[in-house]
Amino acid sequence: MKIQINHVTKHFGSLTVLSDISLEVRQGDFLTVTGPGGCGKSTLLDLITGLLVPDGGEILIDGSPVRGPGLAPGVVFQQHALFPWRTALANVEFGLEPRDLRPRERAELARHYLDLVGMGAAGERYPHELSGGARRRIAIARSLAFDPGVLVVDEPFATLDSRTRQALREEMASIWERTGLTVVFATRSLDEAAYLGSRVAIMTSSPGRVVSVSERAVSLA
Ligand SMILES: Nc1ncnc2c1ncn2[C@@H]1O[C@H](COP(=O)(O)OP(=O)(O)OP(=O)(O)O)[C@@H](O)[C@H]1O
Repeated sequence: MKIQINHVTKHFGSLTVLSDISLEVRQGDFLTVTGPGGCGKSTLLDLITGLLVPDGGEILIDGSPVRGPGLAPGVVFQQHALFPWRTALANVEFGLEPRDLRPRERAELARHYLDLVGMGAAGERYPHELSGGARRRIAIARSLAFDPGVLVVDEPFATLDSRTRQALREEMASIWERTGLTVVFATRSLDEAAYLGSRVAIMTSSPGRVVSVSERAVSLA
């Protein structure tokens, strides 16, 4: 799935939050968007997912304009909170519910996604029995189960301790390498953006603009 952001502008009242943003996300990109707090990263992500509507310009997904408000088809917004009353496996199965699968197929596929994030042994556990890092992995597995054309992730690791954060960064990089998923990932941390991104978009604030987009020269492998 490919996204074209063409001259997008967004205002909140008299505040211009995003000014003339143009950016492309190509199939298989891991695009990280970084910049200081308040520069408009979350707003940009909300425009891509269709949760907000731009005041100027347009966003095309595979050539079709995003017509918010409402999640654009194929776009999955990474949600971190698990359903506390469901086991890890049943949380991942939630992502498979839109598909017409038999219960057994659904459970098998959910196990596959749990394996993919290294949580194959935790299927019968409930969220309160798991660490913060384990819960994040299961939430990622649930997003992958939706089979996203683009996975949109907003500042996912900010509240975690540094060891867990590094482990999840490595996990995220490895999932991307193994699946070829298209990802748009916002983070305030330039280090995180540079570590994860196959392309890194750097923003400045007041108003939010993209000042540079760079490609990573060397692959993670
Ligand atoms: N619904 C809203 N109404 C009014 N102003 C808003 C709204 N949402 C965001 N803003 C303002 O828009 C600007 C950009 O916010 P946004 O959350 O997109 O930035 P950000 O780069 O994601 O910040 P952070 O890194 O702190 O999450 C900020 O000044 C914020 O206060």
